[in-house]
Amino acid sequence: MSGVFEPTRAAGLARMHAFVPHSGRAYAEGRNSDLGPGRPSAVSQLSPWLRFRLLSEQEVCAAVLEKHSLAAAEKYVQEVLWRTYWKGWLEMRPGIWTRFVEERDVQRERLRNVRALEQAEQGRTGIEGFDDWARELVETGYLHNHARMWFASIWIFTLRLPWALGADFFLRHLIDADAASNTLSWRWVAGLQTAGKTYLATADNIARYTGGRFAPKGLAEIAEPLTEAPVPAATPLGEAGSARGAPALLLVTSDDMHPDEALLREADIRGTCIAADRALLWGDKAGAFVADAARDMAAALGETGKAPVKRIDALNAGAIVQASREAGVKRVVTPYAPVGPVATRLADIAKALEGEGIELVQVRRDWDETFWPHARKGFFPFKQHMGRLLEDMGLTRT
Ligand SMILES: Cc1cc2nc3c(=O)[nH]c(=O)nc-3n(C[C@H](O)[C@H](O)[C@H](O)COP(=O)(O)OP(=O)(O)OC[C@H]3O[C@@H](n4cnc5c(N)ncnc54)[C@H](O)[C@@H]3O)c2cc1C
Repeated sequence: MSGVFEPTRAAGLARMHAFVPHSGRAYAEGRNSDLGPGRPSAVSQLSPWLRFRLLSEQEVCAAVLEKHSLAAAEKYVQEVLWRTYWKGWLEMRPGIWTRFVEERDVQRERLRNVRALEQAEQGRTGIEGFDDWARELVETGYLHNHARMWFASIWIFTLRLPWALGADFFLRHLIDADAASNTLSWRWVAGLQTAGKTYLATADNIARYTGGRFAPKGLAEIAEPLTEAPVPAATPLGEAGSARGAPALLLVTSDDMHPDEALLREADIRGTCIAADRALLWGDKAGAFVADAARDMAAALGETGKAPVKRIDALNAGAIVQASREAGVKRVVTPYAPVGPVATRLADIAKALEGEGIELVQVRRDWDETFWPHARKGFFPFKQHMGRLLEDMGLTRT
């Protein structure tokens, strides 16, 4: 797969279809290797489209399972489900996101103007591989999963920098920057997510899976888990709303840019408002991806001519009230926003809309309703449900 991320659903679909034939054995055997940017790779590089839901986990798994049995494509489906798992896990422990944001802010202040941090971010530590990945990330907005693991491990255990600042560096540069996948993966490397279990990057492993490109010297030889206050128990998932009901404005946010067919079928949509708010993303590359995707989507929806389509750059109550008035509705329906900046903003907007007599309804996808409740503990128990749930959804062949 090539490393260029064209921010349209059509480009995501084309990449998905091109990848499907390789999602079985080729993926399972080759997925850990990272031969470098622009070099052949066994991974799909679908993450930017999945992150903003220009493609859904369900349709990617369906396309893969249409071609392969679950046994043949288990590795790939399982990786897609890691994303679903992290989303569900954080949804039931929103305080872990807040904890990250607070920790990041404290550490930012503490390490202001610290050279070691600057050198790490600029790829000037002298550590082979690490410096290359830092620059690759900034230049391309993407890193292979194994490179993300090595990088995070070296950041935490060799350079001894705060994990929350590493997670922040990733958020500011990855196109696929995601509150759940990024925060929880960094926590996992640090030994916070699975208590006591860390990820230690070694020169041998790096040399093996980079085709001998890098064999860094002086890496930490032990990875003592970091510690923190106990993680709160999972809280039940909040109630999601229904698309059915009075005529509504459809609000599209960067967390789900291609609303589910079921939502579109069930809601009585009188107008669409697409919000591409850069302030709710962390980096320029993600911001540009979303802005272009919003333009593409507005053009596509405009062509169908079913209801007026409007694009806004700032997701705020004033803009939504105005768009609701223009559509002549007292109800706004939007795909559910998982824990992160969009969800926080929507919570504030909902309160302001209430004052105007406008209801804001967030609708969860079947996929999330099906899988998220099983993300209460570790990935292993979550995975045990995978075959049955995929079968219940009609995605596996019998
Ligand atoms: C420290 C660290 C930070 C990360 N930050 C992010 C992030 O901000 N956003 C993000 O989408 N992923 C993140 N990941 C997960 C993973 O690295 C990327 O999803 C993956 O590399 C994307 O490349 P791909 O599409 O080619 O993956 P493929 O291997 O082709 O996998 C297909 C899809 O499955 C999902 N996926 C695969 N592996 C994982 C995983 N380990 N965790 C969660 N989802 C996964 C992604 O949506 C991916 O597009 C992070 C991993 C680590 C170790």
